[in-house]
Amino acid sequence: MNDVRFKRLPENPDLPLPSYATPGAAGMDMRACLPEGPVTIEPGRIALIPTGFAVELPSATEMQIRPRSGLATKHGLLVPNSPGTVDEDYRGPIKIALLNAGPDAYTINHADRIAQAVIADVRRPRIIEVTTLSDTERGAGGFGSTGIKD
Ligand SMILES: O=c1ccn([C@H]2C[C@H](O)[C@@H](COP(=O)(O)OP(=O)(O)OP(=O)(O)O)O2)c(=O)[nH]1
Ligand SMILES: [Mg+2]
Repeated sequence: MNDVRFKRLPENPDLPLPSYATPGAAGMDMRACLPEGPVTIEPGRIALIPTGFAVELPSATEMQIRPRSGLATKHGLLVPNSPGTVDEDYRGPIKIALLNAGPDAYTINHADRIAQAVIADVRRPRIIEVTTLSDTERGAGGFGSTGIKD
């Protein structure tokens, strides 16, 4: 089963299926399902916006919810848990958390394309405890240990 199966929820009689804006798009755009009217997110606040769909993902995949670059750069509209993780066994309503990190209130209207969803492969390795790890050139260096210029 390779398909992504969307189930339309009762509060969503009208929204088109999430879709790829261009043939090569990595993410399908997800729309806000706000039949009761627009939602305004004040600066610094988070809103949980319904999409009006539940989903069944192919096995060993996840759906990553990511911000849209235009909304992020023009309005500071971020996905605070980005990339949001929709598990393959989740059957509830897909929701999108949006953080207004911009200086102005931002209003989301019904059917606005507010985020994008990328389907990604998931690995589930065995989880084991060990007492030693292999040596590497990096070792324990991290958090800027290799510098910035050259
Ligand atoms: O942006 C998101 C992120 C998550 N979910 C749904 C699907 C996902 O499978 C479930 C749980 O997400 P996650 O594991 O990130 O949240 P949690 O805080 O760990 O909750 P849980 O204890 O239910 O796993 O919530 C969404 O609808 N949108
Ligand atoms: Mg979880």
